Amino acid sequence: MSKTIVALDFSTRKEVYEFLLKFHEPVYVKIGMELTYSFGFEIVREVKAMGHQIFLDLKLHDIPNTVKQAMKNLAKLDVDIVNLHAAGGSTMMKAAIEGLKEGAINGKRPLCIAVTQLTSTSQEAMNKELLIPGNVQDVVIDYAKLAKESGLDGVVCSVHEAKAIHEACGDDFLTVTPGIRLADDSADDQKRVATPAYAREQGCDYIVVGRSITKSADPLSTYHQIEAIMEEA
Ligand SMILES: O=C(O)c1cc(=O)[nH]c(=O)n1[C@@H]1O[C@H](COP(=O)(O)O)[C@@H](O)[C@H]1O
Repeated sequence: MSKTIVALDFSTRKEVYEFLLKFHEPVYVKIGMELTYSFGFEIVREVKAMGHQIFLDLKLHDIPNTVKQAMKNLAKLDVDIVNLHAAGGSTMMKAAIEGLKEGAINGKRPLCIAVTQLTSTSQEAMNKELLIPGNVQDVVIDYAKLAKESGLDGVVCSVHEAKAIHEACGDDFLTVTPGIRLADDSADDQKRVATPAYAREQGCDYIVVGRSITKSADPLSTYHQIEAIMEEA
């Protein structure tokens, strides 16, 4: 099973299909706000019909009832993973799971994971702008515990917190880690970055990779290079 989720952050349908046609097997992809807000859920259905697994990344954060009803609708898309912001609190997260259960197709709901602190958030920004005191790792672990208590299946976090989250929440609690860069890549807007090799060492369940693959001169070979690193014993 693939441990690499490729972020399809493209602005046109043409780019999405040209990219996916390079692959000769189903891949795990992430469809986020950029594609959904351009093409609606049609793009989700189309990519699913091509046989790919889908993490639908819309990062819900609203009052519990709104999130519940929204999740009910997302479950009907029969995607594999959906997400929300843990900052919405435990009542919102519990409501999300209720909604997913109500909308589940054939009794199987999508996995639901909580964004703890975005990988583009630095320690300094968390303290000074978000006004959350303390160490970013401790805050992420506390959010992960809250997500687990609320019935979620895992979290989105940076590689640097994954090991401690597994220690606190158990190995079955998923750690999905963006902010992945190859050694020579620029960090761009990401702050808490790490290489695929370090992600494997830290026991991350999945890595989310966008630009390192999609902007590579040879995306297919970069994908296989990253997958090979993730599969190493
Ligand atoms: O939920 C996410 O997927 C996510 C959470 C987070 O904390 N950081 C983060 O980068 N992401 C997403 O992961 C992808 C990372 O893209 P690259 O920085 O290009 O590899 C983007 O689609 C982000 O929206």
